[in-house]
Amino acid sequence: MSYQSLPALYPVFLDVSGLPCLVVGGGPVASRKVSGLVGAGAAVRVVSPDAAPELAALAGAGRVTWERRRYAPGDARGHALVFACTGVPEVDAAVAAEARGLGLWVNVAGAPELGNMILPAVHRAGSLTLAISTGGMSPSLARALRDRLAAVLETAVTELTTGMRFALPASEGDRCRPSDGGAWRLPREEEGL
Ligand SMILES: C[C@@]1(CC(=O)O)c2cc3[nH]c(cc4nc(cc5[nH]c(cc(n2)[C@H]1CCC(=O)O)[C@@](C)(CC(=O)O)[C@@H]5CCC(=O)O)C(CC(=O)O)=C4CCC(=O)O)c(CCC(=O)O)c3CC(=O)O
Ligand SMILES: NC(=O)C1=CN([C@@H]2O[C@H](COP(=O)(O)OP(=O)(O)OC[C@H]3O[C@@H](n4cnc5c(N)ncnc54)[C@H](O)[C@@H]3O)[C@@H](O)[C@H]2O)C=CC1
Repeated sequence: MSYQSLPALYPVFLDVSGLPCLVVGGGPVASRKVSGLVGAGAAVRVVSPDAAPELAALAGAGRVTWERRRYAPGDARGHALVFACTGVPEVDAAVAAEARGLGLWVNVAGAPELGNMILPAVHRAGSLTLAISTGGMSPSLARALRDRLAAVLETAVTELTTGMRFALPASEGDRCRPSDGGAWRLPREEEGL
């Protein structure tokens, strides 16, 4: 594991709509990154000799550009975000070096210390987004926590968006705000995470 080399990371939510993004590799991991990017409206270009079924389907539907070949130096130029997902150490390292040399943000799925961004486990519920990172220490823990918290949030958000049956006037600090600007807090049951 390479987590020991990751410094403290700064969390941020990006607007990637229309943003040129490069994904090198076409396996299941690349496919997951591509799905997330496409879901957020990014302009995704994939460079890989082959593609996982879900990724091939996105390419077939014209939702991503797929160049069916190996990575070549120069590919990163013109992109804002770069994802190295080949699992081939020398290829991922070359992609990362090129991207970092160009001052770009780069994620290296199999060797995060080579890049300068990592992805959290994500859950969306309307305009609420839950994103959890363990700083690279345990991706499967991030995923498990996401799943656990997502179940709690589904209940809370449903209550908040359907009449706020359980929402109480704020008394111990604001936890959320309804559209009229008033302050609400969740009941204690919902806080028992
Ligand atoms: C550093 C990071 C870099 C990055 O990819 O950004 C990274 C790296 C690595 N992941 C590895 C393994 C697995 N990762 C997953 C799943 C996910 N991994 C994700 C993120 C991250 N993974 C970033 C840190 C996140 C954090 O800060 O916690 C999630 C949350 C989001 C996403 O991928 O989009 C996504 C949940 C998707 C979802 O369900 O939504 C599973 C499957 C599972 O558990 O379902 C396994 C196999 C089980 C296991 O080993 O745990 C390995 C070892 C590889 C090997 O051994 O070959 C490395 C390399 C290393 O650690 O060196
Ligand atoms: N971040 C995460 O969530 C996880 C990361 N990983 C790591 O992610 C990496 C990729 O995992 P998988 O998708 O399962 O691997 P995979 O082996 O299924 O896919 C690799 C892809 O890269 C392509 N590829 C190989 N050489 C290439 C080159 N020179 N140029 C362009 N494309 C090339 C292959 O054709 C294939 O499409 C591995 O390092 C793995 O350890 C693994 C599990 C989860």
